[in-house]
Amino acid sequence: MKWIKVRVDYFSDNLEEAKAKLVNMFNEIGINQVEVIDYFLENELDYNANFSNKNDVWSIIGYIVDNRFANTKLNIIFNNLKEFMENENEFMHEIFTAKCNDEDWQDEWKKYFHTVNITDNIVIKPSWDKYEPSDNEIVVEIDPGLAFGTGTHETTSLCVEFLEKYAQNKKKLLDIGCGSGILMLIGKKLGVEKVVGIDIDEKVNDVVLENFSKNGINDNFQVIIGNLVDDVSEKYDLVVSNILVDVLEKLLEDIEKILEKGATVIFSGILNEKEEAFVKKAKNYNLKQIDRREKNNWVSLVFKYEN
Ligand SMILES: C[S@@+](CC[C@H](N)C(=O)[O-])C[C@H]1O[C@@H](n2cnc3c(N)ncnc32)[C@H](O)[C@@H]1O
Repeated sequence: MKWIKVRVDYFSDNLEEAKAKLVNMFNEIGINQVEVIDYFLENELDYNANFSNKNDVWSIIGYIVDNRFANTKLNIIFNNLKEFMENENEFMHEIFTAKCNDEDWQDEWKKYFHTVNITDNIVIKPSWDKYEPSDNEIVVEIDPGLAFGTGTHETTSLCVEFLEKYAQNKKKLLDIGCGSGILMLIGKKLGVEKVVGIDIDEKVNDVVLENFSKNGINDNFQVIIGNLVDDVSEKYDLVVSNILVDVLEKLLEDIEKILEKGATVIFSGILNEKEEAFVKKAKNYNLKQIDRREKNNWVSLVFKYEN
């Protein structure tokens, strides 16, 4: 497959906020996996930007499939960047594009994804890294392929923290928007009996199967390709969903049909300015907020189903 590599180098007075906006911008055109580099790769591509202090420049890289939709997606990126420039005086950027193929994409990705300790006890490891775990550590081996979910994104790591806190004694986990299957795997390794993942993206099926096989788990899991909970008939005592807030709000409208009484529901992917409206809407569906964490403007919320 052919790809267009899009690299945005940026500088802003508020780098964290700018990073969240740019990640969101890529996510909204379906690019779920981006690399954020907090140093400047001067030699990677021709570069002649006018930033005063190159050390402050960050880069964000995403890959667009080079098909007939590519130009539309690029135009959305250009327009968004123009808007950020107009609305925020201090936001400066340069954008670079380059054509590449599958192998380049996969090799590039390997440069940025290494073993990470998401919590004191949970470690995520790509297959190409070596790691000796200590006694209590749970190691999850993940190769994301083209699906989202390496654990390094704030929205995922917040889910991991909450799974560690709330998965004890749970029987069935549903991960809505499962991507690489990372949260399903962690749920399983934390002792949940059965885990089910749903994703609208068909390529997720193979990625999840491969990741479960790499971790030596062969039963009590299932992947459903579909939209939100449209194709789910069972009820769950633990649900996690890390998707953009507009999609989560749609999910709320149907969520009660898949919740057991007293179920724990973890939502992630909520930018903090959207949190209040989301919590208000969740109340209409008998969800009572019991926990909250935030990293770099991304909020994760935990609810108890009270009906
Ligand atoms: C941010 S990723 C989360 C992946 C993984 N669960 C994690 O936390 O790292 C969101 C995932 O939701 C999927 N998704 C987006 N809209 C969806 C929908 N309407 N129904 C099901 N899955 C959806 C995307 O394809 C993507 O894999």
